[in-house]
Amino acid sequence: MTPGARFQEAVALLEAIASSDRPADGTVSAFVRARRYMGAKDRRAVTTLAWGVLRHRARLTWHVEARRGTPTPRTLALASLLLVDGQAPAAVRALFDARGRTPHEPPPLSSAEGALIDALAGRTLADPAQPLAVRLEIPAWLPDRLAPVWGDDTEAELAALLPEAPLDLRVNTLKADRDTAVAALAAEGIATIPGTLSPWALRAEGRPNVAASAAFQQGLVEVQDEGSQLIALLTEAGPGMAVLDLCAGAGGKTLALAAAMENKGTLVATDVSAGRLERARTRLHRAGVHNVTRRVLDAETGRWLKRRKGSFDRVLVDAPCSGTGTWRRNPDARWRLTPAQVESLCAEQAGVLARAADLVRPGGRLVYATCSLLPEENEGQITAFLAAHPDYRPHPAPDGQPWHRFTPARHGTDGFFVAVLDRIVP
Ligand SMILES: C[S@@+](CC[C@H](N)C(=O)[O-])C[C@H]1O[C@@H](n2cnc3c(N)ncnc32)[C@H](O)[C@@H]1O
Repeated sequence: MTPGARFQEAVALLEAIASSDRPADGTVSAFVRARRYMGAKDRRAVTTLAWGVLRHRARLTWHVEARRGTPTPRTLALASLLLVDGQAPAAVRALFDARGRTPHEPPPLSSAEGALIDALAGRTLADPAQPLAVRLEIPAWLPDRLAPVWGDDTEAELAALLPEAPLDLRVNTLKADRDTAVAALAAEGIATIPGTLSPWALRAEGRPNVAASAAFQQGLVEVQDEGSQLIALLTEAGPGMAVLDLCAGAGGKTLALAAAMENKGTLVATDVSAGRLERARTRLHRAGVHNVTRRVLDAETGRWLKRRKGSFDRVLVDAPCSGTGTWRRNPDARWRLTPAQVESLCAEQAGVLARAADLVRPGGRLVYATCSLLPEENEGQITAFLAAHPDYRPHPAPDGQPWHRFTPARHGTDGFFVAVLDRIVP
């Protein structure tokens, strides 16, 4: 493909993302799958430009509007070439010279687009005139909600959500120890360093295609953020226990819990989404896990759970949440979240927590986790839960706080909140 044709495909991809309700990564995968004619280099160029626009959308929009332009996928992509990639105006104009050579070239530059290129020449993406929400690429309603938690650190915490997240792996201790996994990956050209917080964690250097490696396919490692591993560790599930992973999804934490249990005891993985639970099947098989029962949360499972009141040593609620802590990975998610969605998620979280409360045995433990930074989804939920459930006590974190908080700025992980609650013996 010519550079112009790649630009044109990136604009088409951005249009597809803008007109879809799906998260961008799903649209990107479908877009690429439907274009078998694109080679690996074309694919990389097209998706890199599109992700660059999504990751810098607020600042690019600000620049286009400041030059009296209209922000569209095409004008934002032009601005991204100049301000994110640092291309020279002449090189950007040259993308449009090839018109007529192939049917895939972009339409010619309009005079307004030409003027925009000239006006952006020599500028930088960051501009002191940009308001805080633009500079931090966040919806304007967010900073006020976070200030009570982060105080003076709010800006630094939000800024740490801007760069791309590193690629973390969890060593599957059912199949390998960390040194064995490091050596197996290195033999395939994948360099890793041990994580500093989770004893299972490895951080990959660069962005290797781990899923294509034999080490991954043989189940020695899984892709999982180090902070996510900490949630499983804080659950302190052990061999022989009865454990319930109530919002198991595609099984990320279920896999880690099963490894901590050394495949011994019973681990029940439930979720309202049959599709997500189905995706866990292959992962569990690859990891050599055989103490897990997957159950879709329908009426029958509801009745089944009612008969198991007070019977689980551990219940993990990895709650559905705003995902604000994972915005390094999902730059478009910032622009999809609304206060109304947060409100409805909070109601759902309270419902899941109330259901979980009855299932823990006295002396057992309920762990509530989110990948959210918003206090109403975190300490707000736990404060209300503890007020309504006097049989629960928070199990304090090492710093004496009643809960744990992990952030990209402080820990280099995604943003997580974890409350470990002990059910007291009456
Ligand atoms: C944060 S995700 C879980 C991620 C998963 N634990 C992992 O580690 O890969 C939250 C999950 O909660 C599920 N969910 C939403 N509402 C639920 C409910 N009322 N009860 C149980 N699960 C629910 C969603 O389908 C989603 O899979």
